[in-house]
Amino acid sequence: MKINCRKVGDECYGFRELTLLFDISRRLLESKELNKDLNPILASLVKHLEAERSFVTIFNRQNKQILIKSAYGLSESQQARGKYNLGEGIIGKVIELAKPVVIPEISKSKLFINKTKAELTKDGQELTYICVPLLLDNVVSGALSVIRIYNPKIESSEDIQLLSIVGSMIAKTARYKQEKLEELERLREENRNLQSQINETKNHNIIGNSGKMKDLFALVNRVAETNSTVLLRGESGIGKELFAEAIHNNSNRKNKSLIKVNCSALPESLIESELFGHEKGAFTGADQQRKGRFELAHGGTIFLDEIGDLPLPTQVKLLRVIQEREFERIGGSETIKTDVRIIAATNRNLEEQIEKGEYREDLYYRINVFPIFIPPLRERRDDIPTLVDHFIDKFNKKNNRKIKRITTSAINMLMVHRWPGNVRELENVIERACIMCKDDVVHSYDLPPTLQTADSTNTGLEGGMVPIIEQVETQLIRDALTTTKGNITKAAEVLKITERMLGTRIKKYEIDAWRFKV
Ligand SMILES: Nc1ncnc2c1ncn2[C@@H]1O[C@H](COP(=O)(O)OP(=O)(O)OP(=O)(O)O)[C@@H](O)[C@H]1O
Repeated sequence: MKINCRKVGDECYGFRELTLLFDISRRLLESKELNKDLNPILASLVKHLEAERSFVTIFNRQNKQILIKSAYGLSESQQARGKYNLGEGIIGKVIELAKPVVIPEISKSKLFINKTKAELTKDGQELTYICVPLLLDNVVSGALSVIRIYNPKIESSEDIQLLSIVGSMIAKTARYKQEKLEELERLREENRNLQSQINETKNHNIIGNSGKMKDLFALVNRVAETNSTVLLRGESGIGKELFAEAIHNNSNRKNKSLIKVNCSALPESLIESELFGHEKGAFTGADQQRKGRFELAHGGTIFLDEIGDLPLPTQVKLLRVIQEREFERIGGSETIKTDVRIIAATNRNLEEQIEKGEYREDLYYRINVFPIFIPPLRERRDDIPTLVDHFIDKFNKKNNRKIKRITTSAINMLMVHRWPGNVRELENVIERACIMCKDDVVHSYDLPPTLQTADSTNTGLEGGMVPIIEQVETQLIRDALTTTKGNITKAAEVLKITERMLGTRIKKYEIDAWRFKV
């Protein structure tokens, strides 16, 4: 390639500068950490200009201080001394006036205050100081300085021009990096906020990703921030207690107590004393004053589980607490005020109980302010696999095991079961399976016999025993092939049958063993 150029001595003026600028712009573009990457840039600038040293100073607008950010040819202590105020010395002036300055012979200049305490001459030769502002959109962010041996033949305007270009390139990269950093910080902050919002709404241990559960989580979040009485309804074992905890933990009462009372577990004679407390001598055996659960829950939440089981006389007293937020201890005359949020739960049909005269209608309306119906597990089977993983995890931790997964056939059995005991029953089934499981996989045969019945698996006996055995055999072979990734020899070992026997069955049940190779 032929280059037309103005000759300066043996060299073509402009070509070397272009090469330098190209090199600097490449380094700046590739720079990941400008602080570190400035040093080689300054080094190549020093080399190109046959200079002694070069450094970049940055102006901090908040404290109006100018500091050396990066340097080539200055020791660490010299760099550390390089601190300037706006208008102080040459650097302070360049930054203040946004104009370049050249001092041909620094040892003779009064302006050059030599804060770094570097040499003012080199081997008896005078040094020239060139300082240009780092300028972008008329804003000065710092200065670029170069110190070279004085040469009266060199036009300072050419140095200034070159350094100004380098300076604006550095300023542009610094601004870009700063903007990216600020953007990153903004995104981080946003992420932190979103994360804390997620954590806030996830402040519970309820597992479930079915649409029904997601709707319930939204309801929980809504009602949690209020003081409204909540009535949790649904069959036994569906996690009503977990929901009560979630509401409390997401409310502004979370730092106060959540007091739980199981109304059905207490004998009728004790329930009132349990709820409202008693004075000393209130009844035989009351040899001390005792605070009731409502008093203990002051400022927090009371969870009245099985509220449908409350005897009628207690229902009247409870009605008063709900209405007035006040009560008296048994045997006492002092009225105690309580600031408590009530969450009640029941698996009973309260409406039917009202019809039968077993439940007070006025109390029903008082507790039925915000009812939440939790559907039974059989109506949200999508949650089963996640719940199973959660419980395997739980029992792995509890029993110090390392069970990794559950086979498809076992999951299939869990998916078709009716789950009359809901999640509590599933939890128990998985706990048992984890105990039965001999390796790191839960198999269908680890599940309890109740799940293997025709009823639960929907496998009636219409076709007789043989098709059921064949179905089970097929599933066991599939499981073994999944575990061994389609390796028939290993699968036979797992099943404790010969390879020939396995081969015959694979053929009989038309199982494509190659499909299991991954
Ligand atoms: N969605 C769920 N995620 C995780 N664990 C759950 C879930 N639902 C229920 N459980 C677990 O199932 C068991 C029973 O739950 P819980 O005691 O809350 O049910 P309940 O509806 O209050 O039952 P009951 O009406 O018999 O008091 C608990 O061990 C609970 O941790």
